[in-house]
Amino acid sequence: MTLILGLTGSIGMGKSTVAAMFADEGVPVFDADAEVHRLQGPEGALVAEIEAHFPGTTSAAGVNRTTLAERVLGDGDALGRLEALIHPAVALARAEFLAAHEAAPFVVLDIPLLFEKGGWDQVDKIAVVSAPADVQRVRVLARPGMNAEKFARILALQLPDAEKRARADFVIPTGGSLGETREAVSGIVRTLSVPRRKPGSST
Ligand SMILES: CC(C)(COP(=O)(O)OP(=O)(O)OC[C@H]1O[C@@H](n2cnc3c(N)ncnc32)[C@H](O)[C@@H]1O)[C@@H](O)C(=O)NCCC(=O)NCCS
Ligand SMILES: Nc1ncnc2c1ncn2[C@@H]1O[C@H](COP(=O)(O)OP(=O)(O)OP(=O)(O)O)[C@@H](O)[C@H]1O
Repeated sequence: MTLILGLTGSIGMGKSTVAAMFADEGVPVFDADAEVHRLQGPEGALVAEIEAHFPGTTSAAGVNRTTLAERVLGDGDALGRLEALIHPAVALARAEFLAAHEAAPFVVLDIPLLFEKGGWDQVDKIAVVSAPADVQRVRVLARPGMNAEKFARILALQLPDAEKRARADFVIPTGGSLGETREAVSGIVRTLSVPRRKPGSST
């Protein structure tokens, strides 16, 4: 039986960096955000539908995420319509990933909105990446196209870091060195790599 580890955390906490560390250890990783980028990229499967709902947000290069973000991040109804287009397609890709890795002892699902949109009940264990709020802020504000207002809007859409930590099976610290974070990832890999017995089996 494959154990499913859900990896989540708030904006800029280091999910993508930590997901890459799990992949480096040979663990299959499903990256929900990468799937969204594929669906929204050049010739992406959802570009036409997004253009129909949000005219002027796409081009031959796919979705212009900066423009789309301006339309949806302050408008709950619009964001809900975008999520209704995207989340079912991501769920399908995730199911295909799980079917393709049935034989692995454990896999990682990198799901940014695990707590906010549901999904915690589809994983066996949860790892939350977490850094102090001031470190998170500096990291996020250094990103191109980011500003204090956009950051505040995104934070308001996400469960506070302290609540995520309280609900986690593992907290992966990302406020210190990359080496420390890698150590924490290796420890989780060692803990979870033990093959699980099927319920009721005696071997
Ligand atoms: C709103 C969009 C266009 C903004 O794109 P942009 O490149 O500017 O930002 P990016 O994707 O890196 O997101 C920045 C932060 O916002 C968070 N975020 C994105 N969408 C949402 C959402 N629906 N609710 C809460 N937080 C969100 C991300 O987890 C991340 O922490 C894009 O995130 C999007 O299409 N979102 C809808 C799909 C979705 O829910 N994706 C996240 C889970 S897979
Ligand atoms: N110990 C650490 N662990 C993880 N990331 C770190 C650490 N130290 C510094 N960083 C840096 O912090 C940044 C974290 O960004 P990353 O894209 O991984 O976050 P994210 O949680 O995936 O963001 P988002 O939710 O916005 O997609 C990277 O630039 C990374 O190099």
